[in-house]
Amino acid sequence: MTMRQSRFKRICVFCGSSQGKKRSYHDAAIELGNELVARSVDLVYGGGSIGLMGLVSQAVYDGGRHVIGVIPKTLMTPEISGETVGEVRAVADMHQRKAEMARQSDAFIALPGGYGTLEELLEVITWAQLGIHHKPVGLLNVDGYYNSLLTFIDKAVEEGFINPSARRIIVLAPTAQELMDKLEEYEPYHDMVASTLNWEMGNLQGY
Ligand SMILES: CC(C)=CCNc1ncnc2c1ncn2[C@@H]1O[C@H](COP(=O)(O)O)[C@@H](O)[C@H]1O
Repeated sequence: MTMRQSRFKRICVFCGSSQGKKRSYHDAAIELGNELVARSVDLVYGGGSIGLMGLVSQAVYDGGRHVIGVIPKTLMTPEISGETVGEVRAVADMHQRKAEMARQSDAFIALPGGYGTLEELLEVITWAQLGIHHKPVGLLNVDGYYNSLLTFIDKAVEEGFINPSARRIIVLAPTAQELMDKLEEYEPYHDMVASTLNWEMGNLQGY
């Protein structure tokens, strides 16, 4: 494995608590984990061992990097989420979890997933748009899984609901290596309406 130096210390990965039906989703989760290891990047994720979440966290852990699983106390049972490898941070609820995952990370990546993944992805995009954070947001479009979401977002731009300059908040690539290369070069979105001074991540913890 080639070692590449990264500007990121820790990256938060959002992904399915299921594995999905295609082998390519499974492989992409492991590839992303290996890519983080190759760049000496630690992982922040939602905790547990189920679905793609389990695959990416195990790959990062096996590669010798630090893994932080941020998990609400109610989901913290082996029956629901399985075991978390690495460090477990227990939080009170889903809101605190998202704020804590965001606070701990230098960038975000979404792999294929369902409602939970979409919600987490759209929230960090919205926060970037508002200037709450300036951290890059990457979308790993494995086998075109997110094509219909991207078509919808283009429609929203066309219809005047998303500013064309905010469209570039999403950094898109089909493989982990290409995505990481693009994230390394990402320049933060500047067209923000509020200053980060007013939006400390810490203040969001209890909202
Ligand atoms: C009761 C139930 C379905 C439990 C599943 N167990 C879970 N354990 C840990 N994190 C989860 C779980 N379900 C959803 N999440 C959160 O939502 C995302 C995955 O949701 P989804 O599978 O895409 O929608 C993850 O990034 C994670 O942060």
